[in-house]
Amino acid sequence: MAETASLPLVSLPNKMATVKVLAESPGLSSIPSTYTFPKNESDEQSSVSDTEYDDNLIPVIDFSLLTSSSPEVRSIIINDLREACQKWGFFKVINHGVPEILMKEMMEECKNFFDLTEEEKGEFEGKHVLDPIRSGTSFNASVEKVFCWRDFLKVFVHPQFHSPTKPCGFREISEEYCKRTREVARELLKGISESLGLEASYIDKTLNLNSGLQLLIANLYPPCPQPDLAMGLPPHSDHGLLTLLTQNGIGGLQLQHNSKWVNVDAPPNSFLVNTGDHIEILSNGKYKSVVHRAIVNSKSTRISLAIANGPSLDTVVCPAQELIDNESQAPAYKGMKYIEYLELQQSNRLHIKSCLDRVRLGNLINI
Ligand SMILES: O=C(O)CCC(=O)C(=O)O
Ligand SMILES: [Fe+2]
Repeated sequence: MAETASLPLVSLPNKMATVKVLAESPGLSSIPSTYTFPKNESDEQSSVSDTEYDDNLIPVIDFSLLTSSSPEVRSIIINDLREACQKWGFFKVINHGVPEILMKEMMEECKNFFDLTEEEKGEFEGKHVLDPIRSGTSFNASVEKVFCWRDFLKVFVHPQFHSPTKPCGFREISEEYCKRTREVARELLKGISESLGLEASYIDKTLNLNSGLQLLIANLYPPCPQPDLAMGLPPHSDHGLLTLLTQNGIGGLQLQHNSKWVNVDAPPNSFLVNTGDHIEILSNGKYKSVVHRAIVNSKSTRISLAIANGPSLDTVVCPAQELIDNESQAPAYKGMKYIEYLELQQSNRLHIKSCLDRVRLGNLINI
């Protein structure tokens, strides 16, 4: 593990302290140099854009219209999805039908998890990136030179449901929450299939979503004394198809759009939805996965909850045949089993679209 000597260690030997422990150390007024992100890496030549102006332009999808029996209404909402995926790779979903109380309870359980003692969380440490329950800090501390100002819990919740045994309400609430968000994601993916000119069930069937991978990722970003130097999560795209994100009322998510960083606001009870690399691969690049990052602040603890929905792990995903003709639209990505892609992304440093670049045709790096 890289350079942990100057960081506080919890009572578990050789274990890197969580950011929560670090942030709570008395009198902390500056961050260890191992948390200082090089400016060029966090900025990527993008300036932060005017918040209100750009956030107002982010598409809002009224989910209730997606299930309308009127073909006219459906065609309007499919067009909205097409435009959102083409222009942004990101949209906000309202009227999705997941009960507000369930969303609140789920967020509360995430907070309760992070409030467990370090020893209790240590039980769920997880050694391998594909372990079904993994609690830890940064992204992948064993390969990183600079650590993220972030602690996390990652749980595989589908096709097999897993849950940490603590806190005591976590299992029941997360099982229901994941089931409901999976339904929303599958419905959105039907709309996205149609928006690509494919049958509504195309993605569902081709990528075997009955046994699709779903991951619950809870992120904790404690207050940081030097927020401009640190990074919650560096610029990256997500590996799956669609990620549904909520937060505890504290902002920090930024999207890269037209070479600018856009601060994202969340309407109450909405999901912030981003397209992942497997939408880009399947659509043969018609829809690009969106690059995003999480910044931190000096005042409030931020918790975000990302539910990542992907193909089934043993599916080889390649561009949809229907979107390829070998002359003008040659396949732009090579096929890869989703489990291999996931392992590749999670075992490396999180860095923009470096994983997707490995399957881009014409740009192949040996793997
Ligand atoms: O915390 C956020 O807003 C972003 C989280 C994220 O991008 C992720 O978990 O992949
Ligand atoms: Fe992400």
